[in-house]
Amino acid sequence: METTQTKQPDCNIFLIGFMGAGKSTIAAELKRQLHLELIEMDQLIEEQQGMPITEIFAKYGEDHFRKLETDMLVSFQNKTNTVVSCGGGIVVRPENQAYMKQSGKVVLLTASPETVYERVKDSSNRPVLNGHMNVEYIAGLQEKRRALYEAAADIVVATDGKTPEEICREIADRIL
Ligand SMILES: Nc1ncnc2c1ncn2[C@@H]1O[C@H](COP(=O)(O)OP(=O)(O)O)[C@@H](O)[C@H]1O
Ligand SMILES: O=C(O)C1=C[C@@H](OP(=O)(O)O)[C@@H](O)[C@H](O)C1
Ligand SMILES: [Mg+2]
Repeated sequence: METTQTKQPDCNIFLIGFMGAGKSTIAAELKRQLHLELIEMDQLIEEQQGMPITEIFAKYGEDHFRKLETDMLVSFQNKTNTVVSCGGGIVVRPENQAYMKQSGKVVLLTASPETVYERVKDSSNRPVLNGHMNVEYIAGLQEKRRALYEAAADIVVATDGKTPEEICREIADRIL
């Protein structure tokens, strides 16, 4: 049966977390359940730059991509009732934390390295994992980023073994 939440957050929701944590999936579900505007940062950057993320990384490098992400976050400062699916590396630049917190609640989605691997192993549009598509590399990079993710988060939601509907309900229960 359709379960549609009627309450809306009075500010924005930023979904952060490692690749494959489910940010894009959960953002689309939150849009549906809470009637929010949806922004998929990776897709918007691809549209604005006219090329896929892999090509932005290959042509201009990761630092350039990180600058595009920060510029985009700054441009969101006047948004309301919007769910933003961030790229998995949004926490790499320290200033991004403040930009998210100024205009919304930051929700960290987590998943084990094994779950991440299962979810992203067939993906060809995640340049950070090109040539490193294995559980050990994923676990190592998660560990390197862990403190950054945790510092940025208002709430943390584990996603292993949960359906997108369950995860959305948990987010709504905890932030609305
Ligand atoms: N809770 C979940 N349970 C099962 N599969 C999921 C879940 N969340 C996401 N997925 C799947 O994992 C893959 C990666 O999800 P995605 O939303 O793109 O992650 P992210 O945006 O965090 O990188 C997709 O194929 C998606 O369908
Ligand atoms: O973790 C990262 O550094 C990245 C995650 C990707 O987003 P997803 O987390 O949606 O895959 C995308 O922004 C880019 O490939 C870099
Ligand atoms: Mg995504």
